[in-house]
Amino acid sequence: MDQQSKVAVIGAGVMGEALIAALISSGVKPDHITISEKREDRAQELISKYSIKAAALNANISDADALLLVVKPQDMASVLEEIKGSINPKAVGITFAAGKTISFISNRLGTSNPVVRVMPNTPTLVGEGMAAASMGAGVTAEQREFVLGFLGATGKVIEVKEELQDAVTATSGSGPAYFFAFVEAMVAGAKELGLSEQDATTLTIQTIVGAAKLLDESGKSATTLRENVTSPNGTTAAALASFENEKMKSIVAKAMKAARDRSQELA
Ligand SMILES: NC(=O)C1=CN([C@@H]2O[C@H](COP(=O)(O)OP(=O)(O)OC[C@H]3O[C@@H](n4cnc5c(N)ncnc54)[C@H](OP(=O)(O)O)[C@@H]3O)[C@@H](O)[C@H]2O)C=CC1
Ligand SMILES: O=C(O)[C@@H]1CCC=N1
Repeated sequence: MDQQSKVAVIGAGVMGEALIAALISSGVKPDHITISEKREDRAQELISKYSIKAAALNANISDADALLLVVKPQDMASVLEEIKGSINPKAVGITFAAGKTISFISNRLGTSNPVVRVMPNTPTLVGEGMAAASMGAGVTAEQREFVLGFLGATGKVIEVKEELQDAVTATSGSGPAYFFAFVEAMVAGAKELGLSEQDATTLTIQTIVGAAKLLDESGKSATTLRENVTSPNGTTAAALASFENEKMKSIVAKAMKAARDRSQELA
């Protein structure tokens, strides 16, 4: 597989679009990408935005070398039923759905197509994605390289054992939403302290962007960077003591376990 490969994306919602952007960034030709999307207006929007091609719902995908399965977990079984008779026997199936296992995909397809399971995240859309991939049986070196290559084109990618995918989902898959929720809470907190919505939003967003950049570029740990902000007996110490009183670490750990458990249920 290479940049001449043909790719079919089934389900072009939020994550499907981010993956189309990743494919194009990695050098796959837009006219080698076919999307199959239930919502006609959404399909048209993406076709004009990325100059890709449309397929009738789950038809015309027989020449694809890679099939990106990006529908909701609840829709996966019916999609696999629809496509199983019309896929190239050598194509690699790549599932992005939370919870859905490689064996679920293989069993429902009933073919010997190799399958890769990936947990991506939405910052892929802006070139800062985080993805974890697990290779199923029979995935060739070329197919592995293709998957890691296009995911790596718009962010970072690691390989994990499939049994860790639910933990990955709870960390980087759902993770962006945790930070967005934190931003919402900080904006609300700043407004309670008297700031306008606009100023509260500017102050909070630039703070999270700056903190993320510092984490990424300074080479220092989160612990060191936190300590650098925290003057003895100062304002940050007062805020962090309040977090500790409210057991923030245990709140976060509990939320992540809930996400992990939900991922296991979706299997
Ligand atoms: N959003 C995220 O942050 C992440 C999502 N994922 C996974 O990615 C997958 C997609 O999520 P997301 O993009 O958020 O969901 P969306 O609902 O935005 O996208 C899924 C799209 O697939 C369409 N669809 C449903 N059935 C079919 C079908 N039979 N053929 C073609 N298209 C179909 C849906 O249409 P309709 O709405 O009409 O049903 C929808 O437009 C999920 O499995 C999720 O677990 C993984 C990591 C992160
Ligand atoms: O919420 C979900 O189920 C999906 C998987 C990870 C992020 N969004």
